Amino acid sequence: MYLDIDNVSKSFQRHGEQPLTALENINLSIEEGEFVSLLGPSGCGKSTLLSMIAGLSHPSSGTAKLANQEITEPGPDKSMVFQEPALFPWMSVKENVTFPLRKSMNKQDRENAARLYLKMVHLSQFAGNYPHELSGGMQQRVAIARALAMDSKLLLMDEPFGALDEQTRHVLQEEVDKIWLDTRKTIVFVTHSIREAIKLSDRVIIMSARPGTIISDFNVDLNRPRQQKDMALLEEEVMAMLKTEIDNVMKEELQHAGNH
Ligand SMILES: Nc1ncnc2c1ncn2[C@@H]1O[C@H](COP(=O)(O)OP(=O)(O)OP(=O)(O)O)[C@@H](O)[C@H]1O
Repeated sequence: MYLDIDNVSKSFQRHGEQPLTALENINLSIEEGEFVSLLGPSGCGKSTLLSMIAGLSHPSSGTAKLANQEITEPGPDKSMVFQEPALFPWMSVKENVTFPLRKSMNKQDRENAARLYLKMVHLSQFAGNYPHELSGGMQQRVAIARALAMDSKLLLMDEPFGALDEQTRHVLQEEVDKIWLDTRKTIVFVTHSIREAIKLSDRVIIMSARPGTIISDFNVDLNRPRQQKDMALLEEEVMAMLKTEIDNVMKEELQHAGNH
């Protein structure tokens, strides 16, 4: 397997309180070229798991391997898109895209990469603009182009459209769908949205409320681009599965509030 998460658990130490177990015994294998979503209630550990795959944090036990190598740090073999685009405000759109490539590519190749990927996200005409001159959706497209330009096989996306309005979200989902069909990168995509997970991914991994475990791993066998009418039944099934988990989170939060 390309990505192998083997019996991974993660606990965080907390001042004056019991350690918090965010993830427990996670086993997950992902093949090269798959588009996989991590879906689950707030706080179930989706971002924690993604940041371990990115090499930004480490398991408390178990191992995470990419192409048979243990993941120990971030690197050019994996690129990441966060909820916020995190662009450099003093750099133009093109400079933001070429900046991470400055050590690995010569100027001409960087320019070519920026041209190619800005075209892919439909921002060719804004290459010379600055982030504050773009809408939130356009800024997030720049962040996607920057991640794609690194040309890593693995693309990690942590709720990349979470801060966008419904319409923009819809447009960017369609772009990501096309980009994946064009590039066949391996994508691990964190989302709260059942619809987004079903629309975009080959496989949806459903996680339980804290401590996060995997409660379901299923394939989405629908033709792309996916139509709402075909997705409706699956959405209902997933909603039913998640309802118990969301109820558990609510109960725990109410109990916690009652104890304080
Ligand atoms: N660095 C940290 N230190 C302490 N606790 C942390 C840290 N990072 C995450 N946690 C805790 O681990 C749990 C899982 O957090 P995580 O952000 O992975 O959840 P999530 O499923 O991505 O949530 P959301 O969907 O709301 O973003 C939470 O209870 C969170 O408070």
